[in-house]
Amino acid sequence: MLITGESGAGKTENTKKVIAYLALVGAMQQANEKSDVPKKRGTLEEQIVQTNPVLEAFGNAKTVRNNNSSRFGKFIRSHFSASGKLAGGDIDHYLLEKSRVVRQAPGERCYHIFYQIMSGWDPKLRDKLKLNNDLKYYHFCSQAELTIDGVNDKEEMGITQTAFDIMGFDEVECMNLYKNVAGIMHMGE
Ligand SMILES: Nc1ncnc2c1ncn2[C@@H]1O[C@H](COP(=O)(O)OP(=O)(O)OP(=O)(O)O)[C@@H](O)[C@H]1O
Repeated sequence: MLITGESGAGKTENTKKVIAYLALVGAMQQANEKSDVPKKRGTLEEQIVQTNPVLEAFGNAKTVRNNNSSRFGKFIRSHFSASGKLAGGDIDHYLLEKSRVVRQAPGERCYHIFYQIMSGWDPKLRDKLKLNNDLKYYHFCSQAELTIDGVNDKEEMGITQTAFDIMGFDEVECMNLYKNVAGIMHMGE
C-alpha cells in the first residue's frame, strides 16, 4: 500500500489503522497458541502497534499545518507466515527533517520527545538528565510554541514509555535515548 498525500491529509492516522488491522488479523491466526512472552513486554502484535508512539515522539512535531506532523518518511514491512500468522515486521525511515532539532518556525515545535521529557511525567527524570525545569532555558526547543492545544505532554510521555516497555526496551536503553535528547538540549546552551 502506498499512502501518500499533502501534510495533514491523514497519512499517519490511516497508516496506524492499517497496521492495527494487519496486527489484529495476524493475531487471530495464533489466538490459541500459548505465549511465552515475558509480562512487561507485549505480544508481537502489541509490539508492532506500539512502534507508533515511539516513532511519533522522536519523528513528529507540531507544524502550522498539522499538530502531529510526521517529519520523515517510512517504509513499513509486515511479515506473515504461509498460514497468515504475523511473524514480524521492520521499518525503514528516510529524510528526517533534521534542521527542526535546532530551529523552529513561528507556530511550530521541535520533536515531541523534547517536551515530553520536560513535562515532569517522571519527577526525577530531569534531575537525572541534569536539565533544569524551565523549557524556555533551552534555545533549541523554545524558539516558537511550547505547547499544543489539546495535547498533554505529560500523558504523551507516559504513552511513549509504555510503548518502550511493550517493545522490550529496558531501563538502560530508554535512559540512553533520553540522554541523547538531553545532550542536544545541553549542547544548545
Ligand atoms: N481517519 C481519520 N479520522 C479522523 N481524523 C483524522 C483521520 N485522518 C486524519 N485525521 C485528522 O487530521 C489530522 C492530520 O492527519 P495526519 O497526521 O494523519 O496527516 P498526515 O497526512 O500524516 O500529515 P503529515 O504529512 O504532516 O504527517 C489528524 O491529527 C486528525 O485530526
